[in-house]
Amino acid sequence: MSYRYLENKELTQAITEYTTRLDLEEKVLEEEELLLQDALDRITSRGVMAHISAPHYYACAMDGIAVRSKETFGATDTTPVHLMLGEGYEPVDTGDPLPDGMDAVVMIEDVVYEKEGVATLRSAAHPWQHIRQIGEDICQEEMILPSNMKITPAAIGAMLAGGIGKVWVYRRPVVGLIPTGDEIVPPKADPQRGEIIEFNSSIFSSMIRLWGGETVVYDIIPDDLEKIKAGLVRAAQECDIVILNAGSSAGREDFASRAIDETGTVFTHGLAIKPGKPTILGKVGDKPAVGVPGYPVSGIVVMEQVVKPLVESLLKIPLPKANGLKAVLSRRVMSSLKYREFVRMKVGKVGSRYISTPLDRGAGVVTSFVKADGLLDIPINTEGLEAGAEVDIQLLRSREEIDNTVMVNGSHDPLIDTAYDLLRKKDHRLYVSSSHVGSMGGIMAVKRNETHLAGVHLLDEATGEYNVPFLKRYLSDVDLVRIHGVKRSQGLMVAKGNPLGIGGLEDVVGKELSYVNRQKGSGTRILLDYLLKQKGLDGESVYGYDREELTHLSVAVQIASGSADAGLGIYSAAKVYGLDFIPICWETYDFILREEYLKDEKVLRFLEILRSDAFAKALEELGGYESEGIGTMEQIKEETT
Ligand SMILES: Nc1nc2c(c(=O)[nH]1)N[C@H]1C(S)=C(S)[C@@H](COP(=O)(O)OP(=O)(O)OC[C@H]3O[C@@H](n4cnc5c(N)ncnc54)[C@H](O)[C@@H]3O)O[C@H]1N2
Ligand code: MOO
Repeated sequence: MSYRYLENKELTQAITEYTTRLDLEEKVLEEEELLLQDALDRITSRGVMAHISAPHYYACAMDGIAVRSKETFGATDTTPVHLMLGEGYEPVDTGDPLPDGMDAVVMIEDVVYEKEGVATLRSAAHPWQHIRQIGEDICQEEMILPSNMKITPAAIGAMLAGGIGKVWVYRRPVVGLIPTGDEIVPPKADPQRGEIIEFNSSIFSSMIRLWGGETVVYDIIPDDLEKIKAGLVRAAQECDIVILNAGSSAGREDFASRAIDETGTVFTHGLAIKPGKPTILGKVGDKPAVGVPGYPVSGIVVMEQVVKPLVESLLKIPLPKANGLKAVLSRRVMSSLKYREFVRMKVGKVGSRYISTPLDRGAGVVTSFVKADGLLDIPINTEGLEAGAEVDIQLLRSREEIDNTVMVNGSHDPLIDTAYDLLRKKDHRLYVSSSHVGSMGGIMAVKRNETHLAGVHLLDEATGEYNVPFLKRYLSDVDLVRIHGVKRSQGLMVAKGNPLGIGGLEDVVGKELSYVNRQKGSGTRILLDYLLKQKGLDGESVYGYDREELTHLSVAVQIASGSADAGLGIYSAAKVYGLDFIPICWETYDFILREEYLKDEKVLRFLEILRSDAFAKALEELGGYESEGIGTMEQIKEETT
């Protein structure tokens, strides 16, 4: 198939046109009658009227005695009234029917029994005091819920109180999900090269269920036009909305648009949003058929922006919108003029400010949605937003969770994840958000007050000392505390069994051997440059010097998969992938923080974890660490001369 240019239709306009064309607002799903206990979160299709009043009898509202109010008139401290059991009063408890002839209840606290069977009152009772009137809650035939309302827990109770056991609701909208692609296989633990595990339908069907819909997930269809068309026709007969997943763009086997076109109508192919550009809006029969891009991140955005409004129209209720939060951008976020962009963001509260940082923008990086705290919606015709700008973030987590998050920026080490796991076990209110921005990135984040803690391991070439010279150089204007961390073993990670017989750094230079490096500003990169220089070597002569990865684990995975032969990193990362490790040196990995955060409870909890026996044990299991003295604090002050 030849390349076809896609449209670039503005999102809101596209949705409005689409729902109008489909006449979805007019479409009403069939009703079903459910027992109330099965009706939570369902949508009423008829108004619900009470069958009986609630309460349906005069009910005592307090524990005490029921009396005739007029017999208590004139009662005071000096002229108490005495009432006889059975004649003048009846003992009652809350919820009891009001005994015949009585018209008030006196609370037990206000009754004195001077003799058994004689109740003395020192103040008068008002007529109808402490009595729940018939219909106080709801009167017979009064409306408990109108049509098109979500059934809440309280509404279930109110309906039961109103004598109702069953309720008429709309059936749930059914969304059919059709995964497609020759490379797509059902979930399994050992996919072969070229096989991609099918997980989009699980994401999408979970989203639909959260919105109140049902789903039918069809078998994966290969890239075969006729089979996709047959799948579409079947799903359009069986479901209210059809999602055709993947094959939406311009590839040789991207049949989604053609399949919808040949079984129905394509209204729009291509939206001015990123991710999600190649979305297809069409119909098959009289059912909406949406071509959702195959990349999971694009898929989630399209489900949220395009499919959710369709489900809403069928549900007949608006679904909750994300809460907004004003935050300051920690770095510049570029955007394309042509598209409205949805960027996954991390958000944390440092001091009194909310700080937000963009996450990986790759459309295939589904974990970015796992890590994301919110979304930044950048309008079309915007080049980007500058660092320091105040922006509105649509939250994906609660503000409370964000307020309870310890921010750890800086150099990556798996020990941060380990500490996080232990912290979650110890205190379920607290979270950790770690950004791998390298040691220098961490120092700068502390300087700009954009993180609580930073992990650093920076070797000062002049003195051979770790961290402190850098802290004095860059953070002399900050009241800074160094938390002693670990010594960790740095060395060359190489394939299991070291098939190339690599002996040390000399061997990665000038040989037919492929190296994988860390990003600029990372301590490991600085260490490599230092070690090369010591040996009179330079990066130019290392094949792969410019190939950068952000973490030790991602360096290790490149070596384990055979696309690189060697990379500098820590022992624990090599161990995870069963790689051989040629130790080169021990380095110091510390945490730093502004002194003010030693008053912050959540930061203190994190530091407690670092000092715990459980953490020491976990480090031993990871391997390659020495943790003596971990967690001890030292104030870093600029020496005055
Ligand atoms: N030459 C061009 N190439 C691409 C363009 C373009 O305009 N010109 N657009 C890119 C954009 S933007 C997107 S988004 C994707 C859309 O991809 P498709 O909808 O055509 O989907 P595929 O190419 O079949 O798959 C993309 C990707 O997603 C994986 N995938 C697919 N289905 C599933 C599933 N059910 N579960 C998990 N992962 C899935 C698939 O294996 C691919 O890796 O196209 C760009 N290309
Ligand atoms: O539109 Mo694609 O979804 O940008 O990655």
